[in-house]
This record gives sequence, C-alpha cells and structure tokens, in this order.
Amino acid sequence: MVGVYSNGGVERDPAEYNENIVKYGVIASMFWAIVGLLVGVVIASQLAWPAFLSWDAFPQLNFGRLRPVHTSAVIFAFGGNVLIATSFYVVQRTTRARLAGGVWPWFVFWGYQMFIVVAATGYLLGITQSKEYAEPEWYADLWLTLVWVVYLLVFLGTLAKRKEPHIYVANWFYLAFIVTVAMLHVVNNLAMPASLLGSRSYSAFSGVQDALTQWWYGHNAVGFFLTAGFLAIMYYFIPKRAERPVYSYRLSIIHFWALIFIYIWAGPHHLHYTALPEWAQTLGMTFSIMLWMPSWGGMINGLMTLSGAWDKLRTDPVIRMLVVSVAFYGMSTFEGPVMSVRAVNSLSHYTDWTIGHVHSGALGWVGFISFGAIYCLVPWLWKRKGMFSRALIEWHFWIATLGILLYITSMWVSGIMQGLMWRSYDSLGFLEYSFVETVEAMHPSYIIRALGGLMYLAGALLMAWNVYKTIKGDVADTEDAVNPQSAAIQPAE
Ligand code: HEM
Ligand code: HEM
Ligand SMILES: [Cu+2]
Repeated sequence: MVGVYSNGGVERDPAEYNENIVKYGVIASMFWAIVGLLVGVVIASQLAWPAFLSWDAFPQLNFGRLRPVHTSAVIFAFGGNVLIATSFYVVQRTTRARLAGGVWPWFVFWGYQMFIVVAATGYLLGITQSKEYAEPEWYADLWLTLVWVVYLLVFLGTLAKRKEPHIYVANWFYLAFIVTVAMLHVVNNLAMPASLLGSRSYSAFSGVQDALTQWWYGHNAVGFFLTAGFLAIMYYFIPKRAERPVYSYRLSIIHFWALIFIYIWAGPHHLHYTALPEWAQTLGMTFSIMLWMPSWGGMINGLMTLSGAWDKLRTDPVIRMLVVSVAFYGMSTFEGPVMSVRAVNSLSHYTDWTIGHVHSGALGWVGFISFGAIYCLVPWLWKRKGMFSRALIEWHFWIATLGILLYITSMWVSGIMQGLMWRSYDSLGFLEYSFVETVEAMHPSYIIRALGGLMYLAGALLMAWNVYKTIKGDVADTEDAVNPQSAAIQPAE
C-alpha cells in the first residue's frame, strides 16, 4: 500500500513503522486522563465540601496529598503520554523512517509509566520536595532523567534516518519540547540526597535563587510541555484532519523561533512583589507581554489552516474540537500577558483567577487538542473506517465545552471577588472582611467548578467507551477517518 506524499514522494508501507508503541501510548493516555480528571473532581469537591473523603485514618486522601497527584496525573501522565505517543507517530510519518533504537522506544514508554507510578505513590505517602510540578524526590528525578535522555536519542536517531530531506515543523516543536524539558528538569532538581536509603534531599539553591530557579522551571514547563509539544500536535493533526496545508509555513518558522526565544525569560511573572529584584520582575513582565504576539501568530496559523474548509466545523466534531482548542489557546495566551502586568497581578495572584487561567489552558487547549488527536489516531492505528460513534463525539464535545465554561467563569467570579475582598478597607482603615468571609463567599463558585469538572470527566468517559468500541472492531456509524496517507502535510513553501 503506497500513498502519494505531498511533495511528490511516496510513503513507506505502514508495516515498516512502529505503530504498536503508538497504540500503547494512546491507551495509556486515555487511562491517565480518566485518573487525572477523576482526582481533579475529587479535589474540587474537597474545596467545595471540606469533609469529602477526608478522614484522619487516611491522610493519603487529604487535599494536600491529592492535589499534586492531580497536577502530575493530568500534566505528566495524560499530557506526557499524549506527547510521547503523538511524537513517535508524527516523527515516523513525516520522516518516512521507522522509529530508531529497536527496543529503546519501549524502554521510554514503560520507563515513563514507572516514573509516574513511583512519583504518584510517593505523594500519597507524603513524599515531596515541595516544588510545584517538580514534587518528586531525587530517586524519581534521576530515573526520569535517564528515560528522557533515551527519548531524546530515539527522536534524534529517527530524524537522522529520515528519507524525507525536509524536517517538518511539528518535529521542531517536539524537539524543542524534549530538549528544553531535559534542561529544566535537571537544573531545577539539582539536590543532595540526605541519605542513600532515604527519600529526603536538599536543594542546591536557597532563598530567592531557589524561587527563581523553580519558576524558571515552572513557567517553562507551561511553555515547553503544555505549549510547544501540543503546538506540534496542532501543526500535524489540524492539516491532516482538514486535508489542507498549513496556512503559512513561513509563519510557523517565525512562530517557532519567537516562541522559544521569548518564553524562557518570562518566568519572573510568577514572583511579582517578592524578594526578587524589581528589575527581574519587570523583565519577566515585559517578555510576557511580548509573548502575546508569537502565541497569536501560532493561533492564527492553526485557525487559518481551515480556510476553504470552514464547513467542516459544522459536520466534523473532531475538527471542531481541534479548532476550539486553538481558540482556548488564544484566550489563555491573551489572559496570561494581562495577568503578568504587575498591577493586575497584585489583584489576581493567590486567587482563583490563576486557577481559572490554568484550566482554560489545560482543559480548553491541552485537553481538547489531545482528544482531537486521539480521535484521529484511533481509526488510523487500528485500521478502522472511523470512530464507533460520531454522535458520542458530539456529546463529548458539548458536555466538555459546557464543563469548561462553568469551570472558568466560576473561577473568574470567585477569583476577582476574592482579590477585591482581600484588599477592601473600611473608613477607619481596617480590613473590611475576615478571611473566612471570603471563603464563604466563594462557596457557590466551588460547587459550580466541581460540576463543570464532573461534566468534563463525563465527556472523557464517553470518549473512553467510544475508543474501546472502535478498537474492539464494532462497526463505525460514519466513515470519517481521513486516510492517514493521503492528506496534505506541506513540508516547505
Ligand atoms: C475534571 C477536570 C478538572 C478538575 C475538576 C480540576 C480541578 C482542580 C482543582 C480543584 C485544583 C486545585 C485548585 C486550588 O488549589 O485552588 C486544580 C489545580 C490544577 N489543575 Fe486541575 N482540574 C481538572 C483538569 C485539569 C487538567 C486537564 C489539567 C492539565 C492538563 C489541570 C491542571 C491543573 C494545574 C496545573 C493545577 C495547579 C494550578 C495552580 O497551582 O495554579 N487540571 N485542578
Ligand atoms: C502568553 C502566554 C502566557 C502567559 C504570559 C502566562 C502568564 C501567566 C501568569 C502571569 C500567571 C500567574 C502567575 C501568578 O500570579 O502566580 C500564570 C499562571 C499559570 N499559567 Fe499562564 N500564561 C500564559 C499561557 C498559559 C497557558 C497556555 C497555560 C496552560 C496550558 C498556562 C498555564 C499556567 C499555569 C499552570 C499557571 C499557574 C502556575 C502556578 O502554579 O502558580 N499559561 N500564567
Ligand atoms: Cu508563567
């Protein structure tokens, strides 16, 4: 079976690709999505009803321990598996070469699952180095470093074997993601174990240097894990699904360099009004505002790829999911620069506004682009005519979209109210509200957020069922799987 490649070349027989590992990655992504979202709903319920699952006999289920289980499960387990699976698929297809390294890609896959399990069980036992998104202790960090270096080598090895001279832009984004995450992970986790058999360690940094290193890491984890990697997905799956070339390949290259150059400087916007020197805060703020432009360049490139195919938004719920995802990307990358302005941050920081911002990026952008990619991949990988049920995809789309709206609007209301209540004084100069009054005022928003999260989870459960039925081979109701060999991936202009 051969198909015409857009530059006139011929794709290889799919049997020569390692697609099995991508199948495993897709299933792992679905599994961790459910786990991560479920824990999200649990902690949202705990914030709404503090007694929920909180027993002295089971400290493992406390909010404090489950919160990092949620963040790591959704970002690293769900997001990470989506990135590994799609990168292994895309790099093979666009280079027309089999994944390099024999069994080593399997080491990456299983080694990564092991990292997740070791990290998450550690949190439940109360083991953490207290750096947000980098909670795992030294032994887990060392293991991940090894897995990640092998991941990089497999990716580079495949690029080196390529039969296609041009390196398609999605691979640039994947490579930036892999290389930068390696650098961030190693530097932020530099630490001295307190003993060889214990879990404790001491960070190589202290004081404000520690804070700056941590938020250089944390911000760029957003920039390179939650953004660059998923942009790679956008640049492959939107053109494929829409059967249109990328709107502007030149813009994608400018987008790439501008994004990676600017992102890396913006971390200090997490440290406004701290001991960090003011010039560094201003630097972070300035680069954050500059970041708006390349972000929207990418959004425009993704959206405009549909020009001439807008009707598909009506008929194809998968395209709609991908496009709404890019719209949420645009929204959160506008909100972010606004929040990075010191005066705005003085209101938003420490409040639920930040949580709303996070989840418009996380549920809208990261979640939807991943779901869209999986809906494309499953019929391609298991050689089906389409997903088992298009109606279920429609339901997933609408339930999840409503869930996101409930989540972020309730957090805007709660966050802005919280910020305003904290800073309001009476005529004598006393604080107008006690802390507990702000908590009481936020209670309705917390219930709405939990409901929104539950809807988002319900959508993902429908998806898991649909994926299961498709893999099992039950007949599809619509033939919507674009032939993976036929669609237009435009290597260069
Ligand atoms: C069912 C859907 C979800 C629900 C109900 C949910 C709920 C929550 C809750 C209650 C918190 C803690 C907020 C706080 O401490 O005040 C949280 C934090 C967080 N969640 Fe989710 N979440 C969901 C999905 C996701 C997804 C899909 C992602 C990422 C891809 C994500 C990423 C995060 C991050 C990064 C934080 C930490 C935010 C911060 O510290 O500023 N969440 N989530
Ligand atoms: C131009 C792009 C963006 C800029 C300039 C930006 C800026 C900001 C700012 C100023 C904060 C608040 C910091 C604080 O007050 O503590 C923040 C928090 C956050 N943003 Fe963004 N953001 C951008 C895009 C995104 C996207 C697309 C996502 C998710 C996919 C995201 C995820 C997060 C997370 C997880 C946090 C919470 C960090 C924490 O735990 O405190 N951001 N961002
Ligand atoms: Cu940031």
